[in-house]
Amino acid sequence: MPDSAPAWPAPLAQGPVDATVSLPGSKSMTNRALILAALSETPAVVRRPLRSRDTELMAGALRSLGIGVADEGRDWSVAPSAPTGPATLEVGNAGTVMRFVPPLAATADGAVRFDGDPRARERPIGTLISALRALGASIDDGGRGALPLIIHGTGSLPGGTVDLDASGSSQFVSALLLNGPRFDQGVHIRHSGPPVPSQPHLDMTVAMLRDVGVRVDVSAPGTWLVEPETIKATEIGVEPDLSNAAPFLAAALVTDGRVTIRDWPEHTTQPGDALRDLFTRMGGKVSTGPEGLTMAGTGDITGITADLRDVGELTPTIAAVAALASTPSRLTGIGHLRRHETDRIAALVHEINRLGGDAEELPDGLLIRPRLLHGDVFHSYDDHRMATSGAVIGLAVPGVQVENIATTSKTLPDFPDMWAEVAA
Ligand SMILES: O=C(O)C1=C[C@@H](OP(=O)(O)O)[C@@H](O)[C@H](O)C1
Ligand SMILES: C=C(OP(=O)(O)O)C(=O)O
Repeated sequence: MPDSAPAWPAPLAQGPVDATVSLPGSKSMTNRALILAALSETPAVVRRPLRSRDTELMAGALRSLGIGVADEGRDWSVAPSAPTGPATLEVGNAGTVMRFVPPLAATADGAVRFDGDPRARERPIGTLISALRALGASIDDGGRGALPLIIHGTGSLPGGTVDLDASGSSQFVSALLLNGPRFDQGVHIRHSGPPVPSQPHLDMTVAMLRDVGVRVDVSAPGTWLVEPETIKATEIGVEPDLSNAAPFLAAALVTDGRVTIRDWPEHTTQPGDALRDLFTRMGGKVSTGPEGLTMAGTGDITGITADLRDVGELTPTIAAVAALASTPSRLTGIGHLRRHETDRIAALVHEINRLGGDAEELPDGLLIRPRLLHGDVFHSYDDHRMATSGAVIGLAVPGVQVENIATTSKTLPDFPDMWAEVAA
């Protein structure tokens, strides 16, 4: 959303930060949990969900299809029922909503219209539209292969085998898998093309399906098979959002301080778990204890050469730390980030250079060389992770102001207050 508020003066750390942080739930897990609860035969409670723009949009979309999503304290209780139209759904700029809900709408009785933010109309969805058509859906997209679109459901979807190229987004595969148990013949997805990004997110989809009793066969590379199944979920738990841990852990590195994230899961499919290794390679020191996972600075930030294809959503924070490092960084494997909330590669290069840095675009990533930064406005491009990256740099560089800090409400509405506490 355009933001006319004055730019947010990013707090400058007065010394090494020393903080312990409790993070709200994972966006990716919350929105998967809501879909699975909606498909369940039994009412289900989603425990410790994230409450943010993306997850409220998911809850709203389900309600518009006639599925009950109600507050139960801080949890969400879901009263499933067969999805019905006519309905008009608003996806905002949530990839999980614009990709995970259309396959559900394809099983609805009635017409369901989808639209979202201007940027949502530019984000890839054509692969999913074609896949759903191949599985039996009737979709009117005006020939654009993009939002807005109308799905004309008849109450069921044949399903079956579908060939696609999911190199543009792992969410195409997750969307079909999550809803596959509801298709008459389930779904058998065969990917061909460049590698699918975000493998941990695919693992998350498979693990959460298995947790509610769905059989998923991933034994052949590049294929996924889900049988038609009756889901009987009663409770689905959500872990803290480890991707949103990234800026807080980065705060320890860039101020030579220490930050502890409470309740870091021992085992997880979240891509944010890779931060332990990535930030260690950049000079951090990780330890775990009863309070959680702690990252400490060690006096030097080193650059990193890394293929981030699997953990693309961590890129903006890693780039922010890299811009403050003493040696160069090369981040690759992330061409698909050009179609995220914004073209993240172009945006990062532009904003780092605006602060006096030395960053350069590659076709599938970026190079960042050490250079002293100075304060200026850091634009967020309506991208929550650009905004938090500006805050990371601002912790170490005087005079950084982040434009549209409010865009962090996509996945972390309390970010400005939480950040001020860490910086204090
Ligand atoms: O399934 C998910 O929850 C997500 C998958 C990834 O999408 P892409 O594979 O499109 O990068 C990730 O970047 C996004 O933030 C969340
Ligand atoms: C790419 C992201 O989000 P989305 O779910 O909208 O794709 C992200 O959160 O970094």
